[in-house]
Amino acid sequence: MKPEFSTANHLIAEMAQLAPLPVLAVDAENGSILATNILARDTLGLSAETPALRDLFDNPSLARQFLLIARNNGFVRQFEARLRLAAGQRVWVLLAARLTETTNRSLLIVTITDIHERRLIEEALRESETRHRRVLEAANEGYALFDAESGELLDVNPALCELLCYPRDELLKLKPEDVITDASLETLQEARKLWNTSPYRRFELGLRRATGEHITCEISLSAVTDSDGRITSLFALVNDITARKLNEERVLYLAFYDTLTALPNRFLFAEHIDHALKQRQRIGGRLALMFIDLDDFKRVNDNFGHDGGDVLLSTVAKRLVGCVRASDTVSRQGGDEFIVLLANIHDASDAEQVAEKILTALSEPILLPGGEVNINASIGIALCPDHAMDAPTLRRLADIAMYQAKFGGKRRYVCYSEPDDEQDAQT
Ligand SMILES: Nc1nc2c(ncn2[C@@H]2O[C@H](COP(=O)(O)OP(=O)(O)OP(=O)(O)O)[C@@H](O)[C@H]2O)c(=O)[nH]1
Repeated sequence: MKPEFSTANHLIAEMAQLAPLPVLAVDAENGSILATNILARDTLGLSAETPALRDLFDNPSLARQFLLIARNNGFVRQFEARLRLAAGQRVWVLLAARLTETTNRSLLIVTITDIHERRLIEEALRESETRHRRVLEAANEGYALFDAESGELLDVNPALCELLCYPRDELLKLKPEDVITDASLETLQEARKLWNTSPYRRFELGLRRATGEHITCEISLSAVTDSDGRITSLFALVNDITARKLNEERVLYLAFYDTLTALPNRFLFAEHIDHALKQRQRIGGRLALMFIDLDDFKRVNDNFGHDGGDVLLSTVAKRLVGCVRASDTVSRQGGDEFIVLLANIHDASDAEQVAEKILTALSEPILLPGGEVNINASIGIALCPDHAMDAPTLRRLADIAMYQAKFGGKRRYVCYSEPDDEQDAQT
């Protein structure tokens, strides 16, 4: 051996002592540990009783594998294994090795990097991911993960597949637009504009099932950010609220509409007249309130039964609607009483013309299950601003006029006039 070579060898051996990693010299054939640096001795707790690499490995068969790879390739770049320290502690490490030949044997120079903390964090992350996945797999709530930039679906859970009636692979091929109803596309665009700045939000969307059926869902959107805080993807929790919405609509309908005739009831009518009065105050003009009470309706019930009476009331409702403009309101106040609000008229004669029209429309025979019947009505008219400015007074005065029509012989209208005035009754 040249003197320079042995000096260099000596220097390298010294450097290995100073290296910030544990370094071992191992017999490549049998794995016995021939030399170590100080750090290896200290951190691995090596002693004379740890003569071979396999004694360090938690799983000795992995030690054999490691030696085999090193011998065959001449090096090992990264080999993850768990080592058993003298203190009994088990740590995850990354081994690297290089084969070197000396005169009488093949040596492996092995370095060891401690990756225990990183491994534990990775394992904890993996476990937490598995836990979350299991929760999402078992959840009744639909879940979708999608790319923040392209909107492409990245992941869905079985509940969402079931909700939208798609197999998972097919659903993952669709864009959000493919399952969102046309009416809800605007809501999606609005949400999209905001999700880079304030992604957490809750909103309702109409979704289309594979069967074509439309459902209403509540979406809770949250952002997934990368290490720079950039929003990379979004996840949506999807709840089917179709039944709840239908119920709410039904409750709302029952609160404001008459179920027999589908006309606005007295509560909705009160809102309509308030609105019309406010509008009149702003833009001027005149409006008329017509109180309509059917004549001798009780007889219809008596002769054709309550069901027959109901059919008649529905028919009357349709005929009344047919006599006015879309901007007017026809409402059923209860029993055989209806109120018509003419939102914008020039003078009393406009209201009188509509009253005539109603009397003519109602006088057409009505076919009931038990036979044909003729019905008439008495109508009282009050005008704003001529007779009153507020809804209760207008209603009261139209009611008075309607009773005048009844007492005047029925099947007529009366336009309200002050008590002293001559009554304007028409037959
Ligand atoms: N079929 C049916 N009848 C109803 C309903 N609500 C009230 N009624 C009946 O409507 C009738 C109303 O009669 P009234 O307005 O008091 O009297 P009328 O026979 O019309 O006589 P005049 O008003 O004096 O012309 C009563 O017999 C009520 O029982 C309903 O929803 N359906």
